[in-house]
Amino acid sequence: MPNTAELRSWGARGTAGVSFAATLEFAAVTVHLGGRVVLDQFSLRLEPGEIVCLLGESGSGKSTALRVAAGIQPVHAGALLINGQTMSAPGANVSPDKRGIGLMFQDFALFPHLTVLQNVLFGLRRLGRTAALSQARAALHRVGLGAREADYPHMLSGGQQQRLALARSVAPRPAVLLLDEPFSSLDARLRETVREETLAVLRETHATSLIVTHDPEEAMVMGDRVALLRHGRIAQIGTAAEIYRHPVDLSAARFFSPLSEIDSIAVNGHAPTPLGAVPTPGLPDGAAVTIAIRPTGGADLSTTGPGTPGRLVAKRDAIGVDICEVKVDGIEAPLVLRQPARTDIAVGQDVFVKLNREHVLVFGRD
Ligand SMILES: Nc1ncnc2c1ncn2[C@@H]1O[C@H](COP(=O)(O)OP(=O)(O)OP(=O)(O)O)[C@@H](O)[C@H]1O
Repeated sequence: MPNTAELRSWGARGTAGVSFAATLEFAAVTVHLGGRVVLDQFSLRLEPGEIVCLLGESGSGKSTALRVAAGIQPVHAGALLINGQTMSAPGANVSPDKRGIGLMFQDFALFPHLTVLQNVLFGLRRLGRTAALSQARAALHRVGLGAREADYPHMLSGGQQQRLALARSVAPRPAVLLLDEPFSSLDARLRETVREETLAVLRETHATSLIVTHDPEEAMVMGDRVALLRHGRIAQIGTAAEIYRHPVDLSAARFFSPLSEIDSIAVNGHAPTPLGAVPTPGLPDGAAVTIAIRPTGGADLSTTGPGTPGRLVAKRDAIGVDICEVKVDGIEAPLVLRQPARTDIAVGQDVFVKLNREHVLVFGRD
């Protein structure tokens, strides 16, 4: 929970229409677009103050879900509720400005002809001038733009524009904040810093936040929970660690990292592979299985063994770690393994691969 001083510095919640942190619930929401089912009985409930990241392939329905929550996409079945109140249902739609939500889009949607301060004041029109000014300035100060209030958006860097967009969306203290790919227009280095700052602001304001992203790392860093969307439905939901360690199927596993995959058949509770037998709990004898090895943690390399012999066929330096490709007899594609950087292993050299069985993923195949 944010402390009282933090809450005070953010001003009163509710200038966007709601007076406390809210639940946000999609209840079996279905949306058709262009003759296709884009959301298919989509259900998801966010608790007050929770940050959930919606992750999924392009076209899986992430932005549509956000648009439903925002009230700019009607639903064809099911309902969208905020704090238990129906906001969207077939034939019924509470308008976006009456929902107590804040929005932040990837292009930041700043008003180019308004100053930094006027951009933030825009969302505070319902407050008196004095209260609005103090709330806008507090938000700008919080994101480090206190000295830039008279500038125009084009005078700000990309990171500063993102911070301004954040200040504008949180200044009215919305109960629910909807963020659509909020960092995608920033370069990789800046993205990491801005992401941390944004997360801190979301925590302080205690807004219930739904963040759309297609970047698994971003989802894992930001979300209290991550929901993996596929064909308009949730394929899996859980903490980042749960989804990473126990993906529901091979395609969920592939989403979070590249994998080295080995096909096998379960026999007596184990699947034989060139790297040794892997336990196949719960899978019947004769079941076709895929053993998936993540680059990080799935296997270790050494020059002396123990392990299965292989040959290092490629090595790339990735700042502090090596990305090694190892050819092992009986496995078609080279294994891709991230290892601590070391100089004693060179391309062309014989090595040994030792599986970390507890980190290896096992999936049945149809
Ligand atoms: N107005 C529309 N008319 C017809 N089809 C649409 C419309 N808007 C979206 N779609 C389709 O709905 C599907 C889901 O779109 P949506 O934008 O929600 O996906 P997304 O997961 O956010 O994808 P991305 O990561 O590419 O933004 C896509 O196949 C898209 O082509």
